[in-house]
Amino acid sequence: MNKLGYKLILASASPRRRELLDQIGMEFEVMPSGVEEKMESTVPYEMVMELSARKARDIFHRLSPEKRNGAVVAGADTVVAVENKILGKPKDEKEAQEMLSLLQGRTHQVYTGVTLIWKEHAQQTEGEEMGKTSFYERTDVTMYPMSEEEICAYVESGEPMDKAGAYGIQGKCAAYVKEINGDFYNVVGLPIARLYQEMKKISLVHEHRGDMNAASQE
Ligand SMILES: Cc1cn([C@H]2C[C@H](O)[C@@H](COP(=O)(O)OP(=O)(O)OP(=O)(O)O)O2)c(=O)[nH]c1=O
Repeated sequence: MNKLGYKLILASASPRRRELLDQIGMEFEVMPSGVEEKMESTVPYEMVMELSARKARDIFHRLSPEKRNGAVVAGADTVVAVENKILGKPKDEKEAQEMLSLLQGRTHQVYTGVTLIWKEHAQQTEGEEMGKTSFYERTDVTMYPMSEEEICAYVESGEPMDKAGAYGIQGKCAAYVKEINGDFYNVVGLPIARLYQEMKKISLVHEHRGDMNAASQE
């Protein structure tokens, strides 16, 4: 149990997301979701909120009824938007090179959507509306120019392959980041400060319900 008064379950395989929750001292469990990341929407913030909700819902519904009590499931999704294109993780090294050629020397946006899902009422039955909050954060990132050779060397390092936009601002690509406007951690994969503020609100709801339960026993 963490200091928020509930179990946090991170529905993500991303090591960065685990590291960011560790960084703020959060206790949590990891249960990666394998949901398909295909999306109809072409609006980046809608896309990341919907995909984060799919991941969170997938894990929430896989939990046993007992495990759901007092648990909050968090899902997240990050995309890079540049020149009206939405970039997820590159499918191969060629695509990674194409993405980096698009991003170098320009400003792009990084959107991370987060969804938190929990069981709203102790007596809630299957299918009843769950407690849910979804939000996104946007960070503008401006990159210095990168030569063909620099792009090839960076792709050969392997770092781009599991990252949206084929780069890791927290890694070697820091050498090419000229300026950012917004939350740095949002680029890495979780807007950790906004997430913590949203998680605190949920613990307030739980405390309030505790008061009501206490009142009803009088
Ligand atoms: C832009 C950027 C992305 N990333 C990473 C964060 C995410 O792990 C990944 C975005 O892909 P996502 O599909 O959001 O996440 P994921 O597939 O890694 O994990 P899961 O779906 O299980 O939650 O890109 C960085 O590490 N640094 C960066 O600078």
